[in-house]
Amino acid sequence: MKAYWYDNLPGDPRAPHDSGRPASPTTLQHLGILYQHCTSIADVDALAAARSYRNRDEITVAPHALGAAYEEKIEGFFREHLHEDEEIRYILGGAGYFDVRNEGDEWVRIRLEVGDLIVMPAGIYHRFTTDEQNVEFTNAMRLFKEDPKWTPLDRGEETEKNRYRQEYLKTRHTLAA
Ligand SMILES: CSCCC(=O)/C(O)=C/O
Ligand SMILES: [Fe+2]
Repeated sequence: MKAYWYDNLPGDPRAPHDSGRPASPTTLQHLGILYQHCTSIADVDALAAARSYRNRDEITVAPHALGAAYEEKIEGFFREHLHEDEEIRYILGGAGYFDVRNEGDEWVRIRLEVGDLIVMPAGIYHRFTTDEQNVEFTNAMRLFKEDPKWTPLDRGEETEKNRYRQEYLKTRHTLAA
C-alpha cells in the first residue's frame, strides 16, 4: 500500500498522480481509513469476525467480467461518491487506486495491491480506478456488514446534508483509532 496526496494534474486518472507528498498513517486515521495487509484469507476472516462483516463476494473490474457494463461501471467508480455503509475491499489480483477526499477539496490517493485490505467509512467521499498496469483488471473481495446496500450517492448539495455524511464528519477521527 502507498498513500500520498493526489497531484490534481490533468491526464489519465489511472496514472499515479503522485504529488511526492506522502500521506501519513495519522492522516489516514484522521480520515477514518482502516488499512491492513492480509497475507492469508485467515487474516481476512479474523478481521471480518472482529468487525462483524457477515457477507462477502468478489468483483472483477475488467471488460471480460463486466461485459457491456464495463465502461459505465468504471466511470461510476471514479465519479466521487459516498455509501451509506462501510466500503471494505481486499485485493485478490491486479492493483488499483482508491482516492478519498478530506473535508476540503484535497484528495489522498491510496494504491492497493494484492493482499491489501481497506475499510472506508460510510459517508466518506471516494472514487476508484484501476492503474496503468492493470488498466483492465482489478479483482477484489467485497465484504459487507449486512446485505450490500450499494447506493452510491454522488457528490451534491443534498448529499452533504445526508445523515451518513454528517455522522462521518462528526466521527471520522475516531473510526480507525
Ligand atoms: C475494486 S472495488 C470496485 C469499486 C467499488 O465497488 C466502489 O464502490 C468504489 O468506490
Ligand atoms: Fe464506492
